[in-house]
Amino acid sequence: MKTFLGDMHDYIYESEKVALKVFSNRKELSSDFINVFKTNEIETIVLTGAGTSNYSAQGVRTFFEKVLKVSVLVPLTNHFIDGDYMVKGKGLFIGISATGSSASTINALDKANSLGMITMALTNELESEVVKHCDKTIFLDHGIEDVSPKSKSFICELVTLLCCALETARELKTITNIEYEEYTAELNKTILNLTTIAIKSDEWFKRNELDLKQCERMILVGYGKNYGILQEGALKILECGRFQTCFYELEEFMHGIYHSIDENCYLLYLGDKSKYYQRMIQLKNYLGEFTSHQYLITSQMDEETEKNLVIDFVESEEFSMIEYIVPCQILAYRIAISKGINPNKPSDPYFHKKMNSKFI
Ligand SMILES: O=P(O)(O)OC[C@H]1O[C@](O)(CO)[C@@H](O)[C@@H]1O
Repeated sequence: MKTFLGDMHDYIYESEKVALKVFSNRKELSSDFINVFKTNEIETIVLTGAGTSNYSAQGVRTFFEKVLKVSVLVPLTNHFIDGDYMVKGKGLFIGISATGSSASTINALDKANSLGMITMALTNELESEVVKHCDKTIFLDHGIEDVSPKSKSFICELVTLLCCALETARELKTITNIEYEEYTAELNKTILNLTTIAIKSDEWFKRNELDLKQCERMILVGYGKNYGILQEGALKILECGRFQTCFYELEEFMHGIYHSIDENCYLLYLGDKSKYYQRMIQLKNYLGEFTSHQYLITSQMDEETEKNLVIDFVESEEFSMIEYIVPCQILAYRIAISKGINPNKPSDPYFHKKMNSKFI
């Protein structure tokens, strides 16, 4: 039962500890997942959930395909329920729900059961509704997160799913032992950077607070594997700050969005290491003529300015999304506090009851 008595900022700072615990227990937590692959010829995995729990699925999709060598779909729950996706061959369906109570995730599990798929739920609540609708449950084990906007559970979902994929790939030998060692070392190093990133993000917000607290419209821009982070980052900022926030993949931004940029628009660029990075800088330089509120998050030291957040990210090709979400979470929390909003409590605690969107 949620009382919303926790504090999102504390939970962001707990992420490193919780993710490390998941990482150390990775063999145990992925045993059912591995078994499914050992006893079935899985050809397609469907990962889905609502909101944050959909974006974590989006965040791990490419890694799942890369190491497990199967097709991975991340539909919206209703699109899957409505039959808009074709599942080829034997399918594994994973419904992600931290609280275990999202109605559409549960309905999607029912649909997967009716299609004869193997079904699993990823949840932090082992007594929740979602576990009654699946064959097996994977425990998130992130502890209590008694606030409306999720932060540590998102990171925990990412790390849990990545560990399941890694351990299974090693067992099935779809990756070599050397690759396994390299991936686990990178993931460990990435997790160990999370608290430092949170501290630096807090400092960055502080030096830009006067400008950021006035924001009433923000667009996040990014590319490549950070797409799930763009979705989650925009949701978090909107959910906490309660102003208009959206996101665009860099190339999509070229097609119409720029017409709407003026001095009232704030831009937040996620500049992880990529072949697209320079193109993003080119766009940022261009948009500088229309707005002075541009912020870049990157590890490129030559971009160090008051407005930019330059951090020594590990920048692992596969796992950097775990690092880039943290500044978005801190920004979301801090901007809300600066505006006098309590981000921990929902604007209407009875919303899900009224809309039947959660079993509460
Ligand atoms: O993972 P769950 O518990 O299904 O929640 C899904 C979504 O619902 C919320 O808890 C509230 O709407 C979000 O924070 C989250 O994105």
